[in-house]
Amino acid sequence: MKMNNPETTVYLPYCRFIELQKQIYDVEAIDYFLAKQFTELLINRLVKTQTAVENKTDKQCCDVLFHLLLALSVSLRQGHSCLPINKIAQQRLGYHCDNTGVVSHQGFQFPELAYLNELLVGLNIGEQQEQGIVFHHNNLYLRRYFLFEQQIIAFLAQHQSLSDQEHLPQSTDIIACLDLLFPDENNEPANQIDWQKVAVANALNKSFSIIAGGPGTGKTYTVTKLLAAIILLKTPQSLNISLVAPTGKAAQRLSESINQAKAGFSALLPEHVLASIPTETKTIHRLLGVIPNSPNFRHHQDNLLNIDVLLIDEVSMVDLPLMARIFRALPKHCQVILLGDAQQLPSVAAGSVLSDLTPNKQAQFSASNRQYLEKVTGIANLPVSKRYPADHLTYLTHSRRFDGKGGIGVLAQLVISGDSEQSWQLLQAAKKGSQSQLMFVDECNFSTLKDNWFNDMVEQYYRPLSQATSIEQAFHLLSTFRFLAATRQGDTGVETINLLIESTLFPSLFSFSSVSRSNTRHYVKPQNTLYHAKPIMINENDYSLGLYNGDIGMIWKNEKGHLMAYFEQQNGQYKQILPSRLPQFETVYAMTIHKTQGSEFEHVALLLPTNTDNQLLTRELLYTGITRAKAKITIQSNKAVWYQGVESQVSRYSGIQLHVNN
Ligand SMILES: Nc1ncnc2c1ncn2[C@@H]1O[C@H](COP(=O)(O)OP(=O)(O)OP(=O)(O)O)[C@@H](O)[C@H]1O
Repeated sequence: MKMNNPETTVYLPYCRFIELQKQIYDVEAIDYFLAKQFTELLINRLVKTQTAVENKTDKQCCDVLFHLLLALSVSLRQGHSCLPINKIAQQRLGYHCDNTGVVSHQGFQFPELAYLNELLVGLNIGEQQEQGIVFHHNNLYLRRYFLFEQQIIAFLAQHQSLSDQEHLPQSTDIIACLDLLFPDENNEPANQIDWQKVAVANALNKSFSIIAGGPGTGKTYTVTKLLAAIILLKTPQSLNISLVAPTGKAAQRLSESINQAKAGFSALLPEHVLASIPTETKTIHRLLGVIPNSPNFRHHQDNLLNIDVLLIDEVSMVDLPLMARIFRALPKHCQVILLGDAQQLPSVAAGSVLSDLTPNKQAQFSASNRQYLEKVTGIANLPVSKRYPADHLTYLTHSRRFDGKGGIGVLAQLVISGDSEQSWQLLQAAKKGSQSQLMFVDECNFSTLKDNWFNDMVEQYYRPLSQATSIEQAFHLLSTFRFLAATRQGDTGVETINLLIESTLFPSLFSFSSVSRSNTRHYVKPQNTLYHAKPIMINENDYSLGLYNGDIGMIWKNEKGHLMAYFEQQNGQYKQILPSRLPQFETVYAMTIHKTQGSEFEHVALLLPTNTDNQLLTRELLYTGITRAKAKITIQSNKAVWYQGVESQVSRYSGIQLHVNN
């Protein structure tokens, strides 16, 4: 395609979207329009400046640029915050062949790295330029994501420089405080480092710190001690502490865990200190102040939050834009503490902030920080790294929930370390019944639902819901068990599973009589059929009703016999809403693993897809699903799918990790 320019005639490399779809596999309209718009802009710029790539305003150069921007958009859709050009050089974008080896999409072949580099450098789209696209440190960015990353990097740099003696407590005070909070010699197994004590000591002399660890390693327990220490060392009356989490459910769990930890500290801490440890939690969105129908918040760089200490739990769920918006809104003196499990799935939207900020998979301190930590904790031989110290980071390693013998913890560790062989063998042992916490099913034939394990679980956990005598009891039952699926669609997707369960429990409400997973597509899907004790999940935010994406509710007959939607409040009360006023919602006997982040259940049944062509299936997804179970897990998978899942890994491109490591 040619375009007339006042000065010259420029080749524009794009065809119609429909033609592009035939050439590039899995391309979406948004990729096409983003690439088209920015290619036009950049080619015009190139023509005007005619700088370093004078000899490259030719067809190939324009083609490469268009496809680079296409690849950037695809990357953003996949959750990366940028596109490193060394990952795309000499690669073929959008090539695809079917199961029989027939090529359906030819894709686009990128040239070598030097060519891409020369082209992008020649465009002069560095960080200083006012362009929608930025090329920085060999990464191609959409400008807004570049700015989000820069804001986070600037925040970290500022807080690292604040971590000096002037704002922070004296070592002698810290020692006295740690002696009070950790009276035992060592509450860890013999000869092991008490990482909880190290974590508190480490956070006390930093204005930014991360306490990371797997499920049940005592992150909340430790941070409750840390809050007590901060209160002891600073003036509690004037201290404004905020406790937040990404979802309502996670915020509620944080509050419960802090309350539980506080209850156990009554012999340890004076009454006034205990009373000063806050337990009220809120969502990040509520802290920042949502403006309806706007991505912006009431609090930002020109309207800072009035807080002195900010604790954010479940940070793995926080995406790049939200993290940047939180940091922007904080006053300079605010002490920030992040808690999370860096091995869990990254956020649904772009970025992998927690894993970027935890580049070392175990604690590694600089020599000076180690000296400080050893002095105040009395613990010797803490790990040191000359090359890659990460002083802001402490890992908790000993899980109190999974003692290492029960099965869930062992399986989770094997999965996250990528050990497909051993983890599969553990599942085989579970099949023979040798594991108390694990149950394994490899057959996936649901054509007869009678007398199989799936049906047993529906009868055991979901039948009693409608027989519950109160809404409290119904919510309690619902929180005991959940089917988790990797996907929404497909034979084992949440849509199919929910439909199967509803039709098993309430056959008369549905327009089909027999149930099989293989032919559910023939059924008429009852759109939001309401009945007493139907569990639901909200799918979009409704600020006026105070309902948020992911909130779990229950359709329940009120005292007048009217069906209402009930939602648990943090104060233990229930909010009733007319179902007709609800935002988009769905049935939630089964939910995706993604949506369960921040929640836990006594028993989880994990249903994996039946075939291996699923890119979502990774070890992080499996680990996240497995660690949602507190006491028992049932897994259904075939061998090929299990191996593929455990051997695939989430990897997100970002410029933040580079900074942390440099
Ligand atoms: N040092 C300790 N001594 C005694 N009990 C502890 C200790 N550390 C943690 N626990 C207990 O272990 C359990 C798990 O702790 P906690 O909830 O703090 O872990 P967590 O890492 O925040 O878990 P998750 O985020 O996965 O829910 C709690 O019952 C807590 O009271």
